[in-house]
Amino acid sequence: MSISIALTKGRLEKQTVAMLEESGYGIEKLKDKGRALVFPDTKKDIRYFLVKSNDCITYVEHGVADLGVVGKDTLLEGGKDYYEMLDLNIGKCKFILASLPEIDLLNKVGHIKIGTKYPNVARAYFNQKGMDVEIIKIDGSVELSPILGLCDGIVDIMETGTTLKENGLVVLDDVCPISVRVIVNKASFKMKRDEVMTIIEDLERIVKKHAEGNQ
Ligand SMILES: Nc1ncnc2c1ncn2[C@@H]1O[C@H](COP(=O)(O)OP(=O)(O)OP(=O)(O)O)[C@@H](O)[C@H]1O
Ligand SMILES: O=P(O)(O)OC[C@H]1O[C@H](OP(=O)(O)OP(=O)(O)O)[C@H](O)[C@@H]1O
Repeated sequence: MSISIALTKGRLEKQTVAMLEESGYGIEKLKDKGRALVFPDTKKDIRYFLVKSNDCITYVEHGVADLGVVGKDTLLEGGKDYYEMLDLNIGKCKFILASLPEIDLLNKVGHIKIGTKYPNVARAYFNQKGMDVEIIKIDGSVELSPILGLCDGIVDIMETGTTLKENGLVVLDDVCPISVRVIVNKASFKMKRDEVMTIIEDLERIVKKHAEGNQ
């Protein structure tokens, strides 16, 4: 049975393609794709499509894609109607709470405002701390928001820490680690179990190989 896989385009694309290639998939067309968004596998009965991270979940939840490859950040913020099957251990970064060094945010009395691209993640973090905060949704350049006085702190992704440093912000707390996950449509897991499990196991082998290489 034919399988469809939704891949997150952008930052994660190159690493995901490299991982699939190492796992034995015929994905070379994706490396020289121009503006095309759908690709057949050259070795197996699989087609790939490139989508924005939030849409990856949508395609999998609706069964248009049997599998999806997407960051844990997007999964934590978005839907829940899929099986999360595998951590590819790539695209590694983390959610952090950060602010200007002069703001003692976690001990601040009174109204606290938090800027973030990830309101659900931020709300869950502060709920678990028992803190009532106002969440302000921002779509990008989140580090600007405390500098301009829009909010007291941010919940955002940190990878190298360069963006925080160059904008004079400091990390107050780690919220949680992030990496790329493989998700599977629930019906596909039943109806196409053998095909789905073959792909998961092929990828899992490479994840293990990389982990052993890093020891
Ligand atoms: N430094 C980083 N900043 C943001 N995301 C990162 C970083 N490193 C890895 N990631 C992962 O890459 C995924 C895709 O990020 P990317 O910036 O390509 O798309 P996006 O978040 O949809 O933003 P945009 O709207 O700019 O396309 C994120 O969901 C996250 O899992
Ligand atoms: O720790 P670093 O390595 O500096 O990476 C972290 C930065 O990268 C992401 O922004 P992105 O580049 O996606 O831009 P945008 O969200 O502001 O559009 C994230 O929101 C941080 O701003």
